[in-house]
Amino acid sequence: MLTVTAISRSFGDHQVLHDVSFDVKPGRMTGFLGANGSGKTTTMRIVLGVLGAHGGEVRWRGERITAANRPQFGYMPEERGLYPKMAIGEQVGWLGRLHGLDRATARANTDRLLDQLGLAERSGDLLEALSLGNQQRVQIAAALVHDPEVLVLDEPFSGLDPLAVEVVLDVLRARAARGAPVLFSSHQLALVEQLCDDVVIISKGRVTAAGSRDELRARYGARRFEVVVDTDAGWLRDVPGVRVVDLDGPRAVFELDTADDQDVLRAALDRGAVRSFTPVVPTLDEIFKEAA
Ligand SMILES: Nc1ncnc2c1ncn2[C@@H]1O[C@H](COP(=O)(O)OP(=O)(O)OP(=O)(O)O)[C@@H](O)[C@H]1O
Repeated sequence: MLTVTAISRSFGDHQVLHDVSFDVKPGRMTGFLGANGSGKTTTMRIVLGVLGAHGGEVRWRGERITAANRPQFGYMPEERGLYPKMAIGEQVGWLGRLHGLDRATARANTDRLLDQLGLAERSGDLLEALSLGNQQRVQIAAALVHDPEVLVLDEPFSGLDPLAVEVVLDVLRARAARGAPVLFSSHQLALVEQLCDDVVIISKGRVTAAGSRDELRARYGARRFEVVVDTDAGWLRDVPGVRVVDLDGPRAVFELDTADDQDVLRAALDRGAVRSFTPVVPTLDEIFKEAA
């Protein structure tokens, strides 16, 4: 497990991270969500040891990460940094060699990855000759070529069309299935909703929600219901302990502040027929807005 505990960081007088703590579990895809400037890249750079923290620590398998025991990270930085004028196969293979792979392994890993990413035919092409989406796939290959133990990816899905998202996702999921913790940042909430196991939401340098996606949905959704009755549901506004979120004639969405859902249901039945009464599972987008 990769454990981030109470990290803080300032730039000059500006504190951009405040006691940031979360775990990235082996075999799980963890989505790191936050608005622009909330501190995602800074956190990822500290996790990787590219930037120092002013407080707190990062541990991998229980050991504090130092220069000596640093795990093999697969890093996809925000500023991409590959060579436009180098053939992609050569470039990915060379990065593998830089990470200590022998020539044959670097070659085999490169070929396998380019194949999985749908770029086998393009191996001899210069990076700059590829579309931006395909360049992004090369970035993924570059981050994975040395079979890293831990993946930390800054916006790996930005700029990819839905088909490319699936391709990249398959590759990342396969790494997670082999036991690697995968941490990736993203702005695309719907996408994260579909593909992550765990979620960490950061706002203004503070973690505001963290846990498994389903747990967060349940936590944020436990108190929200939709009711559909035959007549106007406006009476709900007068029920103590209920907060009406949305009212549209016979349909209402409400949250339970102190009231019990069964009491509200009974109150509805006392007024006539109830056509539906269901808990509302929030989307990640709603959780994000609430937690951010
Ligand atoms: N090297 C630096 N010097 C000064 N301020 C910095 C530096 N790096 C980051 N910051 C500031 O730290 C804050 C967090 O930035 P960071 O890049 O971590 O956010 P982010 O969540 O990754 O944003 P985005 O989604 O826009 O990439 C911002 O206010 C940013 O201006």
